Amino acid sequence: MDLSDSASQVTATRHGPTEGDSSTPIRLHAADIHKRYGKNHVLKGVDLTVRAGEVVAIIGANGCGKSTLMKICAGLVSPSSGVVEVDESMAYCPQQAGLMGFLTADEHFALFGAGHGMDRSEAQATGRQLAKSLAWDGGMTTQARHLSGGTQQKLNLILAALTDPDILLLDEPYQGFDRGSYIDFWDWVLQRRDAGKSTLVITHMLNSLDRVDAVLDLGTKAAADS
Ligand SMILES: Nc1ncnc2c1ncn2[C@@H]1O[C@H](COP(=O)(O)OP(=O)(O)OP(=O)(O)O)[C@@H](O)[C@H]1O
Repeated sequence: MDLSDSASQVTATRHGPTEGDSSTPIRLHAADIHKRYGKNHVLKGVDLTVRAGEVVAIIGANGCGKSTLMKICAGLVSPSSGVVEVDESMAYCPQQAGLMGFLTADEHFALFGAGHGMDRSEAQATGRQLAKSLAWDGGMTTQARHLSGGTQQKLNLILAALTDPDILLLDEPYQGFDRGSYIDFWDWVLQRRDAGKSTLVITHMLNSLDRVDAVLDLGTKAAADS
């Protein structure tokens, strides 16, 4: 199923290098997703396909259901109806950083890496390498609570990316990033794409959309409420 099959609540456009290439393997597929919170029918028949090596953006007004859809894709929230299928490894970077204030970045890398079978030195080397690619060099032994807001967000992002997942779900991942870090972030996402990795990103930065392969516009909150 292609994004162009999406229901009326959403607008989907697909462009870029994978346009029309249905031979590219599908990494994530969500079909006819509905989500109701009581009387609030947030998602109404949303379809989403992310293929290998694609960057797909979810856009739309505050409250239209972007984070809800991403949490459903991540398996953290159950849809009222609909199906999500995921092929290959996936990681999720939440909008709010879930850091432990008294642990350093290195300790976060070791802890999260251990959860995925990485030894301490491998996890710390990988974390530090990712930090460099986001223009964060130094401060790896500073407690997270003493890092700046933008740097905490980088740590949040790096923890999701630590195991180099095939599909990365990013919920507004660059809040607090300075301009250079923002540019580095997109360069890093495009390097992932070149390596055949897929990224699904919620963004309000519409000037970034020329860099993505497909856009899923969930529209307005009014549409979700109707
Ligand atoms: N756990 C919940 N219980 C009840 N309602 C919820 C819950 N989570 C989200 N909602 C509601 O669902 C709607 C969509 O919320 P969601 O956070 O997905 O929107 P969003 O598009 O990501 O918004 P934003 O751009 O502000 O981050 C909102 O009306 C919100 O109040």
